[in-house]
Amino acid sequence: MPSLKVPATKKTTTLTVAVKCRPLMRERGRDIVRVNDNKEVVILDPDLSKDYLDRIQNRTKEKKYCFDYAFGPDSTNLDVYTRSIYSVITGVVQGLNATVFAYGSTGSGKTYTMVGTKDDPGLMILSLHTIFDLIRKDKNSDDFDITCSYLEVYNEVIYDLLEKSSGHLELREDPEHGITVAGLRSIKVHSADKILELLNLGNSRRKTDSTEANVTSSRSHAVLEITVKRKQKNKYRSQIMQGKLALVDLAGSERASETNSGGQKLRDGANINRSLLALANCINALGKQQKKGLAYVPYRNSKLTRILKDGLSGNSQTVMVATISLADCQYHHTLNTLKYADRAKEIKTHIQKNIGTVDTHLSDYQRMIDSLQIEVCRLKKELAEKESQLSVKPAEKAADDELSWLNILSHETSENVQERINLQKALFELEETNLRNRTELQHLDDAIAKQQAFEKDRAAMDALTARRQVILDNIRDNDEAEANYQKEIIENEKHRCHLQGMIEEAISNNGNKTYLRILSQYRLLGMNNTELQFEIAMRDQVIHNQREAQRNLWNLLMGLGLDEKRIVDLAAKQGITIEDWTMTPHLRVPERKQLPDLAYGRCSQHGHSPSSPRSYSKSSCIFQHHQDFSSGSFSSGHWNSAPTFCREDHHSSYYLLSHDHSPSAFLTLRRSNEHWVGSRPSSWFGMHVKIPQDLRNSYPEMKTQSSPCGSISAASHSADFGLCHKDTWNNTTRQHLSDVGFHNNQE
Ligand SMILES: Nc1ncnc2c1ncn2[C@@H]1O[C@H](COP(=O)(O)OP(=O)(O)OP(=O)(O)O)[C@@H](O)[C@H]1O
Repeated sequence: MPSLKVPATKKTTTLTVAVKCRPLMRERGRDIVRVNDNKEVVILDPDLSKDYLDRIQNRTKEKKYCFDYAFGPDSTNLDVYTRSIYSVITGVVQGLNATVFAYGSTGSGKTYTMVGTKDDPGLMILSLHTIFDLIRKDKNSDDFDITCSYLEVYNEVIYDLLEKSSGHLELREDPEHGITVAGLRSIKVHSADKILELLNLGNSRRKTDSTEANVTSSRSHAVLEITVKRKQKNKYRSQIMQGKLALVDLAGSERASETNSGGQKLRDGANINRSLLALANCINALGKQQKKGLAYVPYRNSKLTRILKDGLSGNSQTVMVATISLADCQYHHTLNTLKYADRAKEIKTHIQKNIGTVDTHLSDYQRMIDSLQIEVCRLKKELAEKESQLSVKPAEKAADDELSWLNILSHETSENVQERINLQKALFELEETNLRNRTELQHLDDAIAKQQAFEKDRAAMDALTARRQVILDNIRDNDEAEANYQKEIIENEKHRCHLQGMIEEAISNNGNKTYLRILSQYRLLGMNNTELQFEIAMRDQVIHNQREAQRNLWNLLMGLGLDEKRIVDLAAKQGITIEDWTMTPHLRVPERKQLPDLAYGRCSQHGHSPSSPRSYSKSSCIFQHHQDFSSGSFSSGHWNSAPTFCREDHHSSYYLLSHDHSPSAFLTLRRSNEHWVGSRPSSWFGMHVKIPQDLRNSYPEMKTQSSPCGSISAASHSADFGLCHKDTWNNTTRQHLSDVGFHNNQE
């Protein structure tokens, strides 16, 4: 069931106050109450001894009040109900809250008014009949849900009158639902008779006692609450309304002296009076509030006032039925009741229909429906697409499937190539580092050997040994990392072979479209590979030249034992600027104590005077690329026997993809006499490019197309596509390679 929320529109109303006079019964005395025009109540001075003078001087105790309704002793409960209550009860069925309570002194007829008798049913019974009559009328259009609870407050303790042996119940203050009684039973009812049955049952459990003033005096305050939930049937935007009716029969107020009670009765009376006094105070405060503005309302002074809080000032249309006796002996009680009733007329409440969050809920449902409709549309569209796909001609479908398969294959191939490039780059860096390490290790070994043989300097020996250990550790770590890279490259190559196999299978099985797509993809990858290989070649050549320069310089220095200035001059003649003068001990020239350790120097393009002081810094060795060191006169001696010993290993890794034993490899780069780059017979670098025969068979145009790239046979390199279509880059590269000392044999 959705929760109910109060709508925004409020209507402020005042308490309806009706005064009902009970006929004289067993009391002795005279009738001092007059009801005029069903509104005015006059209570005569009970003292008959007042003379004329007292009356003209207004010293009489006669009082006159005007109320919404006033009922004389001959009026029945039905009269009261019809005129003052009925309209309020109808509101309950329309989602309004209502409170009807009887207020008066003990024996004044409260219970008689609220419950009544068989012949004169009370307001509770009449209200229930009205509710069920109204429900019956609207049963076809609306669904109703009626529940009922009945409680009593006795000695400031709440009991459930619908439970055989109710425990003490507690009040809860809920921000949404207001004051509620925790654990109070709420019974679903389908007829007025059922509620009357429950009412009788509850009344039989109610605490009553015989007092001097009333034989069956109610010792507790009783609250019957009926909740009516109403929902419109079969309507798209149905409303849910909830009305609540509280029918309250208060305990009798009495004075201990009058009731002649003691013990438990006295304590009951004290509590009853306390709660009634609290109610009276609330009525007083609420009455004042309307006249003088805000005032503190002591609801919390008793359970009764807390329960009646809503009825007194909240969302409720409230009727107070003040019951009075006609008897002169009840003058003070009657006057007291009339005073409070008069004050209660000022109390304002704010009534609002409890229209359920039906709108909110409906809007939720609406949103759900909207989103479901969108989903339905989407699914319909998807279904239509699928259906149209099914109706596509088998040949077209096959072509589409093929294209999508090729896209996946193309993507995977591209990833494979990218991975391989990354691995090769990483491996290259690693090997370059290890190359330096190994060179230094060799220097160190030489220096240590020299120390052991000639100098025997203990400190220098220790320093050399420690450094050697560091280098060895580095080499070992790098070797491990290198092995891992190698493994990854092998895996990458396996995957590439697998992809290649798929491509070849596709070529043999499929038509022209597939063939062309594969071909273009294939060539694109070849182009990427060529770029990579050239980049590697350039870097390798730079390194090679650096090593050559170092070798030559060391030979020069070792052969001549020149001083610093002389070395600089000689180096300058070779186009070299020496900037880092860190020497290894075995190379120390006695008179200078320092020599350049060029093994660790860095080389770059030389662009200024070798003798310039500015170039004499301790950071780098600069050389000119155009200088062909290998042609110098210092190539003899032991440095020539110190080869770039890891050179072949070095190449083997980043040329791994070109290994000969891969039959499916389409790009092969390996040492060969057919190298087109590198002019020296002893060149370590060569690049032979060939295309596997099976692949060439698959690509007819490769056999026939002549390469515009001159000496590079189109049929010899699957990457010729790249070479041919990257002229600008290629020319620049070749120029650069030429600059660094390599020349195409055939150029
Ligand atoms: N209008 C009436 N016509 C006939 N008898 C009435 C009427 N009103 C009250 N009585 C009788 O007066 C007596 C006291 O009435 P009732 O018990 O209703 O008073 P009460 O205000 O509820 O008293 P208490 O506060 O002690 O419970 C009862 O016997 C009741 O039958």
